[in-house]
Amino acid sequence: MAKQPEMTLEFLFREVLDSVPDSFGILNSDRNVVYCNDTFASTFGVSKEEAIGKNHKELLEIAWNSNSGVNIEADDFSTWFDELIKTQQSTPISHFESDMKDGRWYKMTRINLKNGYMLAFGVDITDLKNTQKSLEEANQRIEHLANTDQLTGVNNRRAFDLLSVQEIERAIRYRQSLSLLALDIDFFKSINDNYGHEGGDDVLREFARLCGTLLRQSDSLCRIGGEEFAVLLPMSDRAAAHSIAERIRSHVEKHAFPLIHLNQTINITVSVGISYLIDTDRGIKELLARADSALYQAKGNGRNQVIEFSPF
Ligand SMILES: Nc1nc2c(ncn2[C@@H]2O[C@H](COP(=O)(O)OP(=O)(O)OP(=O)(O)O)[C@@H](O)[C@H]2O)c(=O)[nH]1
Repeated sequence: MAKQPEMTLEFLFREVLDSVPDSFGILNSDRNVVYCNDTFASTFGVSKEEAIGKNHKELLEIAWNSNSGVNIEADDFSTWFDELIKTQQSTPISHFESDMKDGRWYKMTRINLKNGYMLAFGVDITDLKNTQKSLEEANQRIEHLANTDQLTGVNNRRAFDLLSVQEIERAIRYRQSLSLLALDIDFFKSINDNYGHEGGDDVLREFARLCGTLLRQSDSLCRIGGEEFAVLLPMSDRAAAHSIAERIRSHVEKHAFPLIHLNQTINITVSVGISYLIDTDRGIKELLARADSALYQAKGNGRNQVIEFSPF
């Protein structure tokens, strides 16, 4: 009959530590591993037998070179390791999260014991981290949906309100110019009347897409009403705003807008009102009111034109 191992406390502790999914290691004052379980060893990409007796720096260097075990985000290993040692010597206990190349995550605790020994143990928090990541991604998707116009895919009114607060604050703080365009497709009601609501939707989608191709990354195109759009133009003065508005107006005029379900194209025009931030402005309301007033003037003057707000 096989001899049963003696149930000493040490034997039991080893059994327990070898069977838990968490990481457990003890290092001596020279930072050599005197005991560790398989999980601890795997965080350096080696077996328990290979890890015992090896120096902490050596193990980390194996992980760094072999692209396995703990993820070490550093350009230079030695500089990174020197910093690590400094922190470990100055704080008797520390907690940190550590991710592995294979996707595992550990919540690590390092404690300096008596006689220079060091205990390192890590609780597997991979599931928690994955759940956290999924929640963050879901939140980002919700945030994106809440700020996006479903028909055209551009920023909606809510996003416009949020972006305008940010842009106005930034323009005031850094003394930069900020312009606003209010765009309204001309005779849009007759597009709906002649080609159906579906045709009108096709035009709105194509209009947003076309405008997007004519703007810079830092400009924000927003659908703020049925057929009314606004463009926030950060760091754009009067001359820049005029040039962008005219670019949009002339491209729209020349563009053939496809009506998908009718298999035909139509031509449309757009009227544009321009305003820009002035010292007395307190928020987007004043800026938008002036751009709208200029837009109203453009409509009154015969449409298909760009007008800058003027109080006279
Ligand atoms: N297809 C479609 N039509 C919309 C949408 N939102 C608003 N509209 C229509 O847009 C039209 C806007 O018409 P009006 O405000 O009278 O203006 P207009 O015909 O464009 O004339 P002007 O602006 O004066 O050139 C209305 O008929 C709305 O029903 C939408 O999401 N899809």
